[in-house]
Amino acid sequence: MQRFNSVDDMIAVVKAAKDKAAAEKQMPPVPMPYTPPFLLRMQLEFQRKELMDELTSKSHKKNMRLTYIGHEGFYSSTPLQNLKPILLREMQIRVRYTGRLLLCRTVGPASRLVCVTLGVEDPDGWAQVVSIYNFPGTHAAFGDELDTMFPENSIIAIREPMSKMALGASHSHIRIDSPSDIVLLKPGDPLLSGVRWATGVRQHPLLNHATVGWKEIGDKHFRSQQYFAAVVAYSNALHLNRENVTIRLNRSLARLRLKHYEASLRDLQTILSSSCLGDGEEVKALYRSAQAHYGLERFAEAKALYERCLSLNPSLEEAVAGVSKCTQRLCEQSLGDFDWASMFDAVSRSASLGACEVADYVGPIKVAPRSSRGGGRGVFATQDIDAGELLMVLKPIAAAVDQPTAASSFWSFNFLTNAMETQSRYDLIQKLVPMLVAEESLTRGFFQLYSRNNGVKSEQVTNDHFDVEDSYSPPFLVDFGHIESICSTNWFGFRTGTAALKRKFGPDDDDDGGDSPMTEKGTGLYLLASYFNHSCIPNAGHQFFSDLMVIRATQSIKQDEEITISYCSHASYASREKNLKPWFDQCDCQLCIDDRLAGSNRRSARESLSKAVRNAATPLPQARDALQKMVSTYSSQERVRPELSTAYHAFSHRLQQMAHEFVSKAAATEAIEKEIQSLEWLGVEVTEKGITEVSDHSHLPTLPISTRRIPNTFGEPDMQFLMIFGMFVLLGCPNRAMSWFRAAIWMSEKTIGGGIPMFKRTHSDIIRVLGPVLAEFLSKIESERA
Ligand SMILES: C[S@@+](CC[C@H](N)C(=O)[O-])C[C@H]1O[C@@H](n2cnc3c(N)ncnc32)[C@H](O)[C@@H]1O
Repeated sequence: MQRFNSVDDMIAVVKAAKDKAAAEKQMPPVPMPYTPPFLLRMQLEFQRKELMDELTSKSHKKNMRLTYIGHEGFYSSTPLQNLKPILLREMQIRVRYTGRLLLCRTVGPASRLVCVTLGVEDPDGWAQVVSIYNFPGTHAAFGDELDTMFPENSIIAIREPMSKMALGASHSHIRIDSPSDIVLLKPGDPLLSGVRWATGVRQHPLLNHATVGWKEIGDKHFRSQQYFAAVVAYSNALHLNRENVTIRLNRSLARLRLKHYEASLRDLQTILSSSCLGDGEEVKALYRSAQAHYGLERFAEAKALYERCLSLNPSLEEAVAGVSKCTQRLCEQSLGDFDWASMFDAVSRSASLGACEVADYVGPIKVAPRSSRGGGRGVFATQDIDAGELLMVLKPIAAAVDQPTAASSFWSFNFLTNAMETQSRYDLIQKLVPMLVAEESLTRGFFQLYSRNNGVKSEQVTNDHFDVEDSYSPPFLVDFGHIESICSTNWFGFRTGTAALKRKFGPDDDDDGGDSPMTEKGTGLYLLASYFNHSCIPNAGHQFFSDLMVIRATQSIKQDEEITISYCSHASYASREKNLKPWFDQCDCQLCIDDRLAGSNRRSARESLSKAVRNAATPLPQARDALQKMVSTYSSQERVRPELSTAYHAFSHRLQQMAHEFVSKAAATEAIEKEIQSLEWLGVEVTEKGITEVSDHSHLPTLPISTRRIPNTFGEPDMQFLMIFGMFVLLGCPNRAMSWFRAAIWMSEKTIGGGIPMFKRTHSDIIRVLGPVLAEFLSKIESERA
């Protein structure tokens, strides 16, 4: 990782790095120089101190940091038993030693900024730096966590090593990108038989402490919430004494905290199968098993286990609470019965991930093959679906949030998407690694996802040195580039806090979460949601309660019809094409087909006319003229015209301001007409376009629009409904105003759910701005419903 003062600096460095990598590839191999282990140890001790000082310093200078996603990495796919040993002095810099295995022992302390840096010596006493990227549990580890994970004199084997010049440094290093390319060897491993170390015999660090010593180290990490290091220490203790129930119980708890539920259950099943459990140990193991099943969304099993705990200890209050939580989750899971307003409140109270404690829900949908579109799968309706119906509620398998501080910001250049990504994207990938090592079913689900760069590679090569008791050995050989590629194709962005759910007047500032200092941008990876293909005019829409993803139908959908969502909601073809690049080169939805048919001349004319209309400096008559010209850039068949809709809305907005400022009925009337047209270009079927007041509102249809479609992809129709409402209030037409107000409430119920209590929460800013006028209409509807 390097540090910078500006984004321009970073872009220059990315370019230089690309050039350097290309140049390095052309350079000839050179012999590896001899480095004595003691010299390397001194350098590493100094480096660790420097890094620790930096990580803990309160320097006021803003640091910008840059790292990379998806640059050319390597992983070995050869089974360990087929690899022949090699020594450092036999190696040349810039040569990949395929079919070979480097056995070495660590010298000096480990340190980490982006990767873990280790010093190693080989049996002949030659030393070399090793940079380990993407290793489970190391992403946020430093100091004594690293000492637990890579204690001095650890013996490691590196599959098919290659030494190269370190970027921005003058020394060579062996860079490891895949967690399965490094194997931490236990005492007695057959690979160590007959090995003699030129620098002398030293005790294997796993034997430096007895079982009790490792347990104490594990407990210390646990207390400091360093759960991964705790698991490593407990695993070492268990290696020395597999029968120790207390330590296995401790490890199961640390694994629960890491959300490694399957790994935790493995421990708990071992404990529960033991015939000699001490006082309270059975209840503890049952209680934790219930928690693990709960985490795995197996609520019926969890409930039965909580009940078993109660049969052994009726006063266990946590188990009583567990039973009631399971009952609630089962309702959510099977019926899609969620308390949306409470979920909104939970998200507004806490910025943390997982603020909504609810079950996942899968509605009437299934994943099925499709003849095209990436991996060729898509999501389909299993029955006829109404607009607004809930299709899915899903928690991420991993999520992260950006954490810019006053002192530093972090960026990651993604070679796969050719874009500068934020910290949460990089962190998400790093957080996934330990999950993929620990959780088998999650791993299986993850590797079935499509990646734009590599397609679907669901068959993984088994790791022949895998040990289920071990904390970092993955069960398969890991192509880390593939992990990065799956993530880059499937991740979703979200915002913590309630900003994304709340409606407010005026344009949404994309760089700022808006209403709460707790708002952060985040990234999540969701299994089922990754199968939805994109359409610019989709029939479903997604939103987030922080990292909880919710998908609803936005149109009536027929059984077996494909269900699509929108990956980006830009109005113009050019910006949609640009923003959809990470997924595909050409979108095959009807809107894009129509836009392509229109041709580039019409599209660019449309874009510049739209700019003119939206520019507040364009005089009204010219803006009106530009609107008319825009219409003529379309042929007759396009029903949805997002750019035209945006332009009509912008024009109407100016008229609304005039209407307020000059109390102009003419402006208000035209504003309503233009806003209605804007809605129609979004695909809204407006069934009641009348402008004059009706004395008897029973003659008005309940809603002025058809309920077959909720076109919430572009713009914010509910806000447009409220704007029309406002104009009718100004014109003194309360019955018409009421009908548009009902449309706004209907829209909120169909897109977010939760009835009027939720409408009040999501529209609190508007209710405040419009004050008593809106409150009067709202209370009328409330009393009707009471
Ligand atoms: C998140 S995946 C969607 C599921 C994927 N089809 C599968 O089988 O797993 C995204 C990929 O699907 C394909 N895709 C989705 N929507 C598409 C569209 N509108 N036009 C073309 N390809 C699309 C692209 O290959 C894209 O990279």
